[in-house]
Amino acid sequence: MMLSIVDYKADNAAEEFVKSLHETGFGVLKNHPLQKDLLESIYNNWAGYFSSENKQDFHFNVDTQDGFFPDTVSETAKGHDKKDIKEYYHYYPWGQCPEALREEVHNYFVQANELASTLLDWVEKHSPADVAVNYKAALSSMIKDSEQTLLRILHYPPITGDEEVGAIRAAAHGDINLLTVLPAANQGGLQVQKKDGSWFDVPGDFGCLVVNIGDMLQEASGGYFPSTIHRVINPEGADRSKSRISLPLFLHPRPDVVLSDRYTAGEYLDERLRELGVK
Ligand SMILES: O=C(O)CCC(=O)C(=O)O
Ligand SMILES: [Fe+2]
Repeated sequence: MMLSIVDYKADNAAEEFVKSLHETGFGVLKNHPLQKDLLESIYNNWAGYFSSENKQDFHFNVDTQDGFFPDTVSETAKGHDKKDIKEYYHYYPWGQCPEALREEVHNYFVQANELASTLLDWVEKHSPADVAVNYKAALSSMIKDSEQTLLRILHYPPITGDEEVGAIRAAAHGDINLLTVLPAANQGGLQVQKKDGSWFDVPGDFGCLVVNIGDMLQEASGGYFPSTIHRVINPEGADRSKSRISLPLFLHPRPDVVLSDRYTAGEYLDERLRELGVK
């Protein structure tokens, strides 16, 4: 398994990127158009949010899933029995958000959605004909005007030693959605599982962009694009005392979008959220 870093501006970027998605479920981009200083500012401002007491004022709505998910309710990955060591905020443009943070996070949301649309066009263009024929609509059209796409601002607190034995920052899981756009975080720890079950570190300095296939695109492509299992491991040494912030954008189709002969996007999402215990 190889995970090379693709230059977004290179002539063969689309081809190389889609090849990586097919072979590994992941693609890493450098020289992409998302603004580094905007990301840095979001990381700083949300670190402030997570360390403030009033974060509880934005407690998530169970029905609509927007807002703050404290560590007491944050996910237990499918097939695991220990909660992840994390708390997070789900930002949707229509959802609750601290007003002082809304503008910049929305700005990022729009930029990242535009980029995702381009990347889905790349995926479509470089899908083999026998795979593309099964797409029920153009891939980029599936996320257009979707109210389900969500930006997750994740905070993994410092490791104190009081954590449940065996718990890690994010247990092994696949993402539910179509595609995930994930800027390299302010700390390492993200790992991808190889076919033989072993793990390797996702490369990328701050400024690189990690993109991965979710279960919905695996479903829509009949498995040609694999939704690869990944996890976030706990830091060692001096890094244990540091928070990690990351910012995955989960591209979700509108609920009425037909993914395959088996599922619409809405049916698929409901089933998975119930399994996660958050719905
Ligand atoms: O924090 C990360 O780097 C990855 C997070 C992740 O995989 C997720 O929230 O689904
Ligand atoms: Fe994930």
